[in-house]
Amino acid sequence: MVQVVMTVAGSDSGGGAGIQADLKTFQELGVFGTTAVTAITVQNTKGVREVCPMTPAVVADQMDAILEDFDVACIKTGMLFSADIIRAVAQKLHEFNRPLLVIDPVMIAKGGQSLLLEEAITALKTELLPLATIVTPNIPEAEVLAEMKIETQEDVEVAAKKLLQLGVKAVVMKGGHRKNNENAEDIVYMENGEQFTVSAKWVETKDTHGTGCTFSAALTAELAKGVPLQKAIGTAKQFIQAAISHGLSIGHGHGPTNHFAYRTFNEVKMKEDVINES
Ligand SMILES: Nc1ncnc2c1ncn2[C@@H]1O[C@H](COP(=O)(O)OP(=O)(O)O)[C@@H](O)[C@H]1O
Ligand SMILES: Cc1ncc(COP(=O)(O)OP(=O)(O)O)c(N)n1
Repeated sequence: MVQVVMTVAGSDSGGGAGIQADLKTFQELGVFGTTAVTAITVQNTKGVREVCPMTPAVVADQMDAILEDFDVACIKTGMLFSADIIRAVAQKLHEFNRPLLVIDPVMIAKGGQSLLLEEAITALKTELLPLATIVTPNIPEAEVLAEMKIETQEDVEVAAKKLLQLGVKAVVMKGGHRKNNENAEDIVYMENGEQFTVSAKWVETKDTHGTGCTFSAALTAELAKGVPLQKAIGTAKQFIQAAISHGLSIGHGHGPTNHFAYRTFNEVKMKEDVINES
């Protein structure tokens, strides 16, 4: 039976990030995607021009409609925009018995535009993160959530531990914003103290719009299928590596990652050295 997943996220009219990236990724990985739209963004590869948030009630109603009808195996959140939307989402998760939850703590678009109001950070930390199966911050997002600067490998670990203290079960510290990250290494910290890395080859490209959304959507799809966490993260890494290395040079800014590359170019899929235990 096909597994149903839901993304609670913003719409990217340019199709490279947000719910559009999530749905394409879900489709590629064989799960049925549903949505609760938190905001419409007027956006293309050159940046975000306008953000039009939904009311918290409409976000909650969309979640109700889906969760009442389907047995949703895993939910992911992306752009949530405001504290009121975050509270509405948290309340629905409690009402519907807290399914598996992947939180991509989206804050700022590549072009620098804010996708999360500053007033929403406390709600994200106190109301939503404690419900997470896994959270997937990039380095700037981890700096905000952990309230510290991240420069060294030790800083990455200290920040991850601070996030685990909020009640998150696992943290993927994504490495897309780290300097000299030739192995595109992401480090995973688990609540039981275990840690491991997933790595690939760094790709020199400007076409990276939607990398974070795509990675977390792939992880959501794999968790929904019942794949254990470590293997699910490995597959998400293979999916994003294929999508970046076959990125689409369309538009005039940062082109989108290629969601059908994982299926099409299976040499990447065959790579087995993605997970490194430590
Ligand atoms: N140029 C790149 N080459 C290879 N992997 C990359 C590249 N940029 C980002 N990644 C990978 O893409 C995923 C998303 O990371 P990141 O770009 O940090 O997220 P975000 O889009 O949230 O800023 C991570 O697995 C990261 O290691
Ligand atoms: C609607 C919407 N949601 C999220 C993002 C940010 O996506 P991300 O995957 O982090 O990609 P980049 O912003 O780095 O391209 C977005 N832009 N729009």
